[in-house]
Amino acid sequence: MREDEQVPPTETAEDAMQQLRSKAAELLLREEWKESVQIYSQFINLCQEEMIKISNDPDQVSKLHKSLCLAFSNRAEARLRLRDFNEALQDCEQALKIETTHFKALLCKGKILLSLNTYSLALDCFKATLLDAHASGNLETVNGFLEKCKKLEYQSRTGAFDLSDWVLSGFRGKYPEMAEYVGAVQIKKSEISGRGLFATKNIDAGTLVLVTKAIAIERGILSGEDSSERTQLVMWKNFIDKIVESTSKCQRTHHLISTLSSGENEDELEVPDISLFRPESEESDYSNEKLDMDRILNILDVNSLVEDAVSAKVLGKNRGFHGVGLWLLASFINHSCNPNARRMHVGDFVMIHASRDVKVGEEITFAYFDMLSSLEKRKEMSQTWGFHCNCRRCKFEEGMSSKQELGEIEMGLERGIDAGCAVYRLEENMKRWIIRGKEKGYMRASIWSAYAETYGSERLMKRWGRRIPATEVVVDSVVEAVGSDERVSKVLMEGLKRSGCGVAEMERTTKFGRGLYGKVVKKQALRSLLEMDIC
Ligand SMILES: C[S@@+](CC[C@H](N)C(=O)[O-])C[C@H]1O[C@@H](n2cnc3c(N)ncnc32)[C@H](O)[C@@H]1O
Repeated sequence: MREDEQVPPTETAEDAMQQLRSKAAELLLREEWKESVQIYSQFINLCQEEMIKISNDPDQVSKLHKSLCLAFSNRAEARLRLRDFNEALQDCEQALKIETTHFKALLCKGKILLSLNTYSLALDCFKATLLDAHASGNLETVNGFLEKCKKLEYQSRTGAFDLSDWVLSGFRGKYPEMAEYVGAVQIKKSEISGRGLFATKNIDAGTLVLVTKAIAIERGILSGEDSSERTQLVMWKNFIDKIVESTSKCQRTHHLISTLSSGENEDELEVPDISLFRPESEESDYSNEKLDMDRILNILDVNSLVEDAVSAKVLGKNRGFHGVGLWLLASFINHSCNPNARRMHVGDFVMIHASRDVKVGEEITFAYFDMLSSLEKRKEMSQTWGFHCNCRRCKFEEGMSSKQELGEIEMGLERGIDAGCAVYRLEENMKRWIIRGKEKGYMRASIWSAYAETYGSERLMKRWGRRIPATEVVVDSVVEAVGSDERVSKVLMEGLKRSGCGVAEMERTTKFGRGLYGKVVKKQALRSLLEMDIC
């Protein structure tokens, strides 16, 4: 039904209201949310007009109040399904003004608050539904929501997430329920560029830094070159539409998006308070500056992330899909080629954990692109992101780039020289140049594929094995320098399979796995994830 289409005139207002009410309820049942909102709006207007006319008849007024209350609750439910959270919340408030313990209105308000990640407010709301007589017939539903709220409130307060059962079931069933969480971090000016996220406490490898849900996400399957380019364009357009819709529907989203960098004068941007991004944030007074389309496009260019990037991990159903999304707080994390954090995607959530131990005051960084590649390749990739990488590793490798031998090794690898030979030459040169500690790890990470090929090949190991360092030595130094990575884990696990796994090796893999997958899985699930990596 079109918005301007009116219900045919009826003999009395009561008949007209009856017709509108039945029609709206039918549309609600059929899950035609938009249409249902329109008809409920007509009903509510008519009902309010009638109330003025019959204000001296208390029985009639009370009857109309009841209908009005139900209509507000039902319109709220439809608006909730359309993700018009603010309007849905207003409808609930209107209903609750008429009847303070109205079951449907409270239940719907609880669901909206849950969608807005305000877990404790949602919990209070679901508890209040128990005061209404209708609760007894809906106890299972209410208890389900109460349990969910308690779990999410706990997760969001403590950061104690456990995905073990889901991982061990082979990612079967629905995604695990997850809350948003902000760990021991704050936003500050960064030496890398603009603003960044910084640790406010020492953070162990594997500890969560933040968990946040995408504002919008678009996924598709990419196949054949031509169609994948077209698919990506269509996906990008759909993604933009979703973001525009979210900003128009929610003042908070609009405001938070406007705090993100659009790539210009980053060092002059204001530093927002992290509390704005906390799930239970009670801020409601948003002075929304206008976000024109150009600004939105620039913000998305600078801040959107691809789920299936080499530097990220996707768990569960969305594996195999190409996904692009915007995660607000994660957008303050700068890139580094020797990062100390990793991102893992679970459904629409991104979970970011420390991939190495992080000291208080240190900036949290993750890799936007493949850190196991040469300086030249990384320069190309950072250019496509529109910046020149200022990280410590790039600065060190830039200093080394005058070494002719390095250029020869890289050129040799491009021309297909023996990977073992390249590894041997780099190791020998590093001895000559007296390269130590993390810097050794940086250089090894730059030609990681040659190390992986050598350690993975019986033939190459026969030839070079005794002249190059043992697998564990190289793996440890690379992880120490640039953090854990699945490809490094693969080499480690394959090596252990060949040589056998004692207690010390088990400990090493667990520590390594924590950096890779975080503490959100227990030991057994962690091992299962590590084993999946070698398949
Ligand atoms: C997602 S934002 C990161 C947060 C941003 N610094 C801010 O103030 O909002 C990405 C932008 O940060 C800057 N950036 C991130 N990592 C960088 C790096 N390693 N070197 C130089 N600039 C970087 C670039 O301008 C990039 O376009």
